[in-house]
Amino acid sequence: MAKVYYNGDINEGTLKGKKIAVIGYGSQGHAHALNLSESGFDVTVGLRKGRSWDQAEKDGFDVKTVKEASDEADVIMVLLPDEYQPEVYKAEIEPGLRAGNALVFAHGFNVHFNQVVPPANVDVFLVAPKGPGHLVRRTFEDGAGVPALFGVYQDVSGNAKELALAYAKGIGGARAGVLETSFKEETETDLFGEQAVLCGGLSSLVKAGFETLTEAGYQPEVAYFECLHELKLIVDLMYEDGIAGMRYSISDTAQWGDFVSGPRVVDADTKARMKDILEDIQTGKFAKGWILENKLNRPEFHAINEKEKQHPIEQVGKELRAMMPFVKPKSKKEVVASAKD
Ligand SMILES: NC(=O)C1=CN([C@@H]2O[C@H](COP(=O)(O)OP(=O)(O)OC[C@H]3O[C@@H](n4cnc5c(N)ncnc54)[C@H](OP(=O)(O)O)[C@@H]3O)[C@@H](O)[C@H]2O)C=CC1
Ligand SMILES: CC[C@](O)(C(C)=O)C(=O)O
Repeated sequence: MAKVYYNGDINEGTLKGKKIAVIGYGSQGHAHALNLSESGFDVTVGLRKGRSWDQAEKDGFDVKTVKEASDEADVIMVLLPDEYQPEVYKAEIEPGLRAGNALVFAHGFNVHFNQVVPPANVDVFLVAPKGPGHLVRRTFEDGAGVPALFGVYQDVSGNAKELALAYAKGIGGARAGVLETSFKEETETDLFGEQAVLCGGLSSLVKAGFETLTEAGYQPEVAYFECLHELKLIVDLMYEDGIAGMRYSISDTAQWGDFVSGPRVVDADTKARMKDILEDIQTGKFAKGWILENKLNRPEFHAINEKEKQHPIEQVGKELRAMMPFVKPKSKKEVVASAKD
């Protein structure tokens, strides 16, 4: 089994006392800055003027421009949206890099696909939480954490691995487990997971289930509860006790249906298409398309996004969730300063 690092395995000494600039204060940025700061690290936030800047100041941070914060820092964590990183890096981070600095990412995309080419005299590593930033913060506050990967791309100081582990511990990752990876592995598996399973695969599965029921004449409210709301309850059981643990809690009728019908939905053809998706990621075809889409100001992204928001599952979901005060979009309430809003 791969080595998994927990709090007791990690000495934060190498990172303590260093100046850390967290660049960006969105989903990941606010979580890293707050968790590191509460773990006793010296954090400055680097931003442009705007909503994130106001929020970070409200949260008590010393906020500077990206250039000022990174010029002064020893460790620079880049938590801007991937698509804006190359431009901001070139203009505001790269010119001030000093030998022995550490340049850090939470996703390997730009380094792996050569959109950011760091100089040879700095450490380069990634610390990638395996979960949304708002949960990195929420679990940390609850005394828990989200697992994280770390990977070293360049080790100039001889301390890159220790720094990465200390950073991962500082954001709470080592409460759940920290694993070593490479930029290639993190980038390719992360893109695959979000496209084929976690975001793309799942939202398509939920919509297809909802549409199948409503098109057959069933009430949209029933279809929503069945295909979306209950999904969280089932996934919670898997999260806590694996697929077998989930099957312990469901009825034997549901378990038999799982065995005989699940493979009719996700079959060998689905897996073949998953392999195609992985191949597009590995060859750089997906990255090329996404980079080009951004260069064109995202015409397809915006068109699809607008259409998706109009799906009937969103309307019925909004009405039903309004009646459940315990179901709140905490991520929107806690941190509003995000380019995604
Ligand atoms: N979202 C997640 O949970 C995960 C993200 N990651 C990685 O973390 C990184 C950050 O992603 P994420 O947290 O989703 O990003 P968000 O979109 O949530 O946040 C982006 C932040 O960057 C700021 N920003 C955007 N453009 C600029 C600019 N030109 N100059 C200065 N600040 C700017 C925004 O501020 P403003 O308010 O001014 O727009 C905002 O604070 C990415 O590499 C991503 O792949 C990794 C794991 C999970
Ligand atoms: C699943 C999406 C993710 O990869 C994540 C939260 O880990 C992302 O990049 O946002």
